[in-house]
Amino acid sequence: MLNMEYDPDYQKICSTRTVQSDKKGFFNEFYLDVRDACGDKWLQNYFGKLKSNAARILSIFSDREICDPVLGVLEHVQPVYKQKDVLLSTQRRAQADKFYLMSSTAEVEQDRTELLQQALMHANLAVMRAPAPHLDTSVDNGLTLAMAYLTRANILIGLGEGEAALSDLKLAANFGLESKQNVDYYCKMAKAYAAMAESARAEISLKIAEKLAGPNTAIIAASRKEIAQIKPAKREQANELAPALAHGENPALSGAANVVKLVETKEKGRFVVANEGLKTGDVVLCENPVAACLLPNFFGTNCHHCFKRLHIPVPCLHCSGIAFCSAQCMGEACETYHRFECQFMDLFIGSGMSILCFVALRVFTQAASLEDGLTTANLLFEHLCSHQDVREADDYLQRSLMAGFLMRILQKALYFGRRKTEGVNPTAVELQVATALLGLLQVLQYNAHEIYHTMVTDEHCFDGCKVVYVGAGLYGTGSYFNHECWPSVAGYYVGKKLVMSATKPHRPNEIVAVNYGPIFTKMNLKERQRTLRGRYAFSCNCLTCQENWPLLQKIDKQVRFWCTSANCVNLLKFPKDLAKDVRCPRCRKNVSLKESVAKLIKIEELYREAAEAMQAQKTNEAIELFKEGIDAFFQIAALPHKDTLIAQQALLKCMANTGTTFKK
Ligand SMILES: C[S@@+](CC[C@H](N)C(=O)[O-])C[C@H]1O[C@@H](n2cnc3c(N)ncnc32)[C@H](O)[C@@H]1O
Repeated sequence: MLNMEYDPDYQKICSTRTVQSDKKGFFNEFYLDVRDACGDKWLQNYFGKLKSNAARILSIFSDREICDPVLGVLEHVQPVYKQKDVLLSTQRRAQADKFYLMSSTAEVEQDRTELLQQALMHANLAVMRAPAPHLDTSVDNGLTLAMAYLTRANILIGLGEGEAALSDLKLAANFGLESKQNVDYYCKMAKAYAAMAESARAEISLKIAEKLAGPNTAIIAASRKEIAQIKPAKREQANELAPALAHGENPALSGAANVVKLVETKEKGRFVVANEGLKTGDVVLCENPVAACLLPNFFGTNCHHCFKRLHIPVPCLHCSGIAFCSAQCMGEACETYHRFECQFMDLFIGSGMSILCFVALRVFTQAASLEDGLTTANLLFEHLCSHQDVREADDYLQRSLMAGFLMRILQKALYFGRRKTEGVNPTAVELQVATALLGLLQVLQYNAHEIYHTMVTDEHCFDGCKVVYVGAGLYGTGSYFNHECWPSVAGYYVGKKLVMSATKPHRPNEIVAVNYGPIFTKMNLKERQRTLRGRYAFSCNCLTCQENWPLLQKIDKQVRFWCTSANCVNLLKFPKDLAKDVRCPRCRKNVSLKESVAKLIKIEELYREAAEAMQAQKTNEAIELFKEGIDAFFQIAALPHKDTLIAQQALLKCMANTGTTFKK
């Protein structure tokens, strides 16, 4: 039995971090005040002994030892968000126009592009800060947003970004710009199409403009001249496509491939294992999140909805704190979850609540109805692990208060419809939602995934690339993967879709394991055990831990080969003298390892070729070579083997490179 490395203080710190920050935000103060008010005795002897989430939620809202400070603080929950600013928008638009004009007189192409980029920066801000149409008719007749989009469309045409320009032109029309009789509008459409290299469409738009212009032919002639000079920008195509599952989807395990199945043991709970024929590189999971949220640090750089890097931001109509990559993402978010979250975005950040709390809230805000939200949340609590056995009274109090706070935000966002009173006192259905939120907060602690993308440099897609955490999500089937200190799959993301691909061949019923963070190549056994116990409430008993593999830098070149006699599964040390046979202590046969050594030399050669393909940025070629080498290695030998471990790590890098990448 491995040492459990139980450290209750560390466990408490880990647990708290999944709810809130103790350094930033007002939530910590709220929790400490309530804790002071209710006292340790009540907390341990009464609240800590409550048996259900419903009882805990009812308690914080109605028990006299606690309800006053709770209601007193929650009463003050108010919208806090980055509002629109019409004057700032018009100022930025004027700046954008100025730089755009300057660009038209620049003689050097590079200067022109730089000026247009400056213009674009101002136009982006003009778009972000412009209020919804007709909110403030004292400026631009209430059409500030439409005009900001129009200005930006012009700049984008100048930059050869036809598709983005066309989208902005459509948005300008959607938000009130008169377009039907507008010669200038159709001329701009023609230019946008020209920038997309769609000459037939450009010509149609020009013909409409010509008709509308009548005798005023000068404007058409000028547009034709301009169109002749437009150079469509070469946009790098994002090639990130979700890959196909190996042998199709498992009907019993949504999002998972047919090469895996779910099993359960008393010690390890449910976990995913291999069916027959799971090879290196097989895609075992490709799953959309149940709910996922972007980290606030990326609100200005990534799409709030699909998480992809922003190129030309499209804002929400009501707040300026977040942005979308397209009108479509904006529509999908603003018609669902964002309409409830919009006015509270800065409150979330200011509270210091963790991203997991945000994900819990999203389960409700994105649901088609309150009932759907409740059903999803309750099912998740029922089905996913939440370690109620290790929770302390304190932890329950903190999570119950957070659930109350989130429910209060939903109240204020009119999620439950218009209320008769301004007071906090929850109705029966509001109590149910707070209870379900408390369940989600417990489940998320052990099941949420960090979502990461790969940042690459301008020069090379591997050299200097970096993993960047952009958000967190909860995945239904992804939650069933257990941890091992050396994983057998690589996880990466396409947008917010979780993909897992095997980094080794698996025998039938062999665990398909992910790594929760503590990895043996960098962290010793004791540290790993402490972290896993503290953060995930279990003691790891994987082979890496049982055999106490050394850190990567300390692994020597030696490798253990499988005994080559039929049906014997025993590992033999690297022979001292290759000319001599080795006696296998298990099957008691004398076997020669000469062929295995020869194969290993070929495998090392494959790894070298794969590394060269990576250097040449031929990702798919590198993946194929690594797959062949790793599959061959596991037929003759077992880990730890330094070069194979490095090859598996490199394979992960290659696979992540087929997911979402971005340049700084
Ligand atoms: C994301 S869940 C994985 C699915 C989980 N086994 C279940 O039945 O729901 C994480 C939890 O699984 C358990 N777990 C994960 N890896 C484990 C392992 N190697 N050995 C024992 N338990 C493990 C721990 O209880 C951990 O908190």
